[in-house]
Amino acid sequence: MVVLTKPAINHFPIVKNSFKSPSYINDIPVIDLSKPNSKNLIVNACEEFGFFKVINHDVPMEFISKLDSEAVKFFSSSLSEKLKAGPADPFGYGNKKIGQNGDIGWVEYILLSTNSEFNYQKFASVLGVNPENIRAAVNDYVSSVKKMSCEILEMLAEGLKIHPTNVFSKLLMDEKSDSVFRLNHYPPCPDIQEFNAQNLIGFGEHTDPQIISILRSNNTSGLQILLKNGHWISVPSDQNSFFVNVGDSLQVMTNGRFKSVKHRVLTNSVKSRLSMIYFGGPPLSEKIAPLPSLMEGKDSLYKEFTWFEYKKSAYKTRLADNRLVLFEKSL
Ligand SMILES: C=C1C[C@]23C[C@@]1(O)CC[C@H]2[C@@]12CC[C@H](O)[C@@](C)(C(=O)O1)[C@H]2[C@@H]3C(=O)O
Ligand SMILES: O=C(O)CCC(=O)C(=O)O
Ligand SMILES: [Fe+2]
Repeated sequence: MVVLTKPAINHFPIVKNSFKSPSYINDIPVIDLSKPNSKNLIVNACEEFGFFKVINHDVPMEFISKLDSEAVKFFSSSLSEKLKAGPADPFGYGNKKIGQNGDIGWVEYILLSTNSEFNYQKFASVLGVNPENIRAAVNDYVSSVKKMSCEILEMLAEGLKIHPTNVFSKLLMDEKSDSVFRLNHYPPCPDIQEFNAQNLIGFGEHTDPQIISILRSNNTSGLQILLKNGHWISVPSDQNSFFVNVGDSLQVMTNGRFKSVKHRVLTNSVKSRLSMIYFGGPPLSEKIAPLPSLMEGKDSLYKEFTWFEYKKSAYKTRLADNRLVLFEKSL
């Protein structure tokens, strides 16, 4: 008989010497979507941080709370029940194992494709009584967050003086858009102190491959972003706001003017963190290349590739790898 003991947290990655990193938490740009001058601030934030916080959005609170409670219900069910919705290959329920290439973190999650019904077959047995509840909650939330992402991308295009302003948003609106939705649950890890590992990794450092990622979490912090100066800063949690990441594809489409932001999540010893992320991606056949109007007479920094080619290559990499380097031109 196999006896399951306490998980061996000393097998998990930790962050060393993070006390040396200053936390310039007040520097994170905050974009008020109701203000007319936001488009220029968004451009600045994408250039400087590849990251910003969004307030005064119009995603209904009702959709957020409904998904929150469905997610809590799911993650509170027994491990044997949850495992029935796994493995994450890449879609499905995953526990501690992230991706297919050996990464681990103190996290459990559900990964879903936003345009495929097949997702839910895996979950039907677990969500048993009524899988429709979580399906409806995800659909309402994702539609609303996708709409906000498109508004942000159109403001961004305006700020960059690109016409038409739907150059980015049309890729998310396409019915073949290859977008992903993720619910992450980081259980508290009380044993952290015992192992003298104050900074256990929940989700290791990485960039997101898509165009844009829109993250919302409960009021437990843990998210950190890497600044241009090489310092990690903690992002204070705010359950009423959204956080936006520039992804690798947007870095390429702006010919490197925007940088996809490196980020990670550290585990809390007392509180659990719940996060929900929409990763807005283009259709698989879409060419990912710098927009001509952003070239300013310069050459593209990147080789030609489609989203399918990039994704195929990205899914062979480890979380912390620089996935774009394989697509950079040697100038
Ligand atoms: C280790 C990996 C997990 C990941 C696929 C990859 O091989 C490299 C990119 C990872 C990432 C990061 C952002 C998103 O969470 C994600 C769904 C994505 O599109 O790329 C994950 C992938 C995953 O968890 O499957
Ligand atoms: O859970 C979070 O807060 C961030 C997770 C993340 O970066 C990801 O899933 O790509
Ligand atoms: Fe991420």
